[in-house]
Amino acid sequence: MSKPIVDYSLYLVTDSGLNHPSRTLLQSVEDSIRGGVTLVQLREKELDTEAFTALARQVHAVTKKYNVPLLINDNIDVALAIDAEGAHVGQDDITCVEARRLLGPNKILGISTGTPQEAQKALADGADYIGIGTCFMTQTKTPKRTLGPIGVRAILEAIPADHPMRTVVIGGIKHDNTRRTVSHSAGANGRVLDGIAVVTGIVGAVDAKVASEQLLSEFKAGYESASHYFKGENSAARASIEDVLKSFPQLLSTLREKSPLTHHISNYVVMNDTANATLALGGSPIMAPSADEAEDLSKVVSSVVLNIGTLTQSFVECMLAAGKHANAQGKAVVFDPVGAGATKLRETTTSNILNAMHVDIIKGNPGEISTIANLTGCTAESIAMRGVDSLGDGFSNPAAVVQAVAKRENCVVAMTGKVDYVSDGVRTVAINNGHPYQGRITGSGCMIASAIASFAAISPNDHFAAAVAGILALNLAGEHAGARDDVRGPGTFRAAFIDEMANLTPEQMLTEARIKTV
Ligand SMILES: Nc1ncnc2c1ncn2[C@@H]1O[C@H](COP(=O)(O)OP(=O)(O)OP(=O)(O)O)[C@@H](O)[C@H]1O
Ligand SMILES: Cc1ncsc1CCO
Repeated sequence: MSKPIVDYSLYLVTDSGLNHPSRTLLQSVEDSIRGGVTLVQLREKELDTEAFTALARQVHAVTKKYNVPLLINDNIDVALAIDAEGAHVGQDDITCVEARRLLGPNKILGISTGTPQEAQKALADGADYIGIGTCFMTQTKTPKRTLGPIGVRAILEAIPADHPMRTVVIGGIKHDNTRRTVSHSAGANGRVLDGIAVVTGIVGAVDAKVASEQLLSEFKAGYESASHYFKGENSAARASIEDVLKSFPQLLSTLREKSPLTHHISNYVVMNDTANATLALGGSPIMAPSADEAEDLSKVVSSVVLNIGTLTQSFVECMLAAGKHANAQGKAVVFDPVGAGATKLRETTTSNILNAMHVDIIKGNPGEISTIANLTGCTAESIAMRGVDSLGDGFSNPAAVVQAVAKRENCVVAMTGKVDYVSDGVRTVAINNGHPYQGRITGSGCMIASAIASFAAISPNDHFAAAVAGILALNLAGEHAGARDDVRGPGTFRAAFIDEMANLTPEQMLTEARIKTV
């Protein structure tokens, strides 16, 4: 018999230990197939060969009834004994080459991979697919590190786009992270995951059929979104930069009329200034650093700011919870990776945040954006940081960097400095407004993140417009404050800056903007 054609979309990996107590494993398998599972792997680490073979025969009877291929984990003898459609091996099991030799050319063979090197070896060793993981922390495995969508992406990019090798992601895949994992992990080579492999999310679910239906629909949505992105289809609906700039007076008026509420997880240094800046511009802040209220808040706020300025474990927990709930509620997430390159903890936290949620807008100085560029695999110069400040003159081609990171992360990137740059991967502008005193007080970048978040609430379908408007509004306030006679240094500037945010008129957003397309 020739090798079956496999649909990898929803791959169930069984585990008797995690099976929901209300039904047998066989029932879980059958329910899940009725819910859309396209491929099953029997993984039973605790059973001896005899018991494993007996169970495999029973499971095979079910999968055959629905024409769904069954793969056997690790034990090639069992796979051959029951004439399963194939097998899956781990890095520490029998080698891929040996497994292929034993199985012959017409069985499906998969191997677990956790690095680009392992993926490339799998290509040479005759595997049909790779299981990429561990993506997130799981109950079944406690890995030293998780890959997250960014790590999965690096592996997808190690496989030539036109190679027949198929790919699935495994490890902590649930209905609420599937869509983001699939769309976010898509490689720059155009490779999108062919499927998701799920254990607990199906066998441990109260209703395995419903869980499978949800997972399959989330996988399809993620796949669609990634594919559209590569075809450039998501650029079709973008307003022109000219139209965006023209919309600013109205955006500011609406912001003041609606006064959108923004959940801030900000740092100890700037907490008060960011709350006052939000109010002065016309928005409404709530500074709430406890993870326990993140879900409730996500239902009532219009946007969220995650600021890692003064990092503690409880801030991190709150940011992860707030981001996740904001994603679920469709509220904009603005990420301010303060001091991202300064320490290992800030770098790891930045990576964890980008992996754990979809960030809508990243706002940082050149040092912070360079750290993110390197974390996400964009080629960019490394910009040194001293503490929370970026050193030197920045990038030689800043517009190209913000554009590359925005494209890569499928979000808007705003990079501050003497000249500010904003890109959504397609539209990129340089903003030449602002006053040098903004660089001499602490938190002027953080206040910009707050302004962007208020505008994102007013402009939910165009976060590029929100980011440019937020930067422009505060830079104009900075110019007006810096020009005042009563401002004699950073201290008096700080108070005047807040005043001028409140005094800013919608018309000034049009007449005083020095913004050009780059
Ligand atoms: N020399 C300058 N001239 C004009 N505007 C400036 C100057 N320096 C900074 N700014 C403005 O200040 C804002 C904040 O930028 P900056 O890069 O200093 O933020 P940051 O380093 O993240 O700040 P913080 O960490 O203190 O919040 C930007 O909008 C920028 O336009
Ligand atoms: C100075 C400083 N240190 C941690 S956060 C912060 C304010 C800039 O965000």
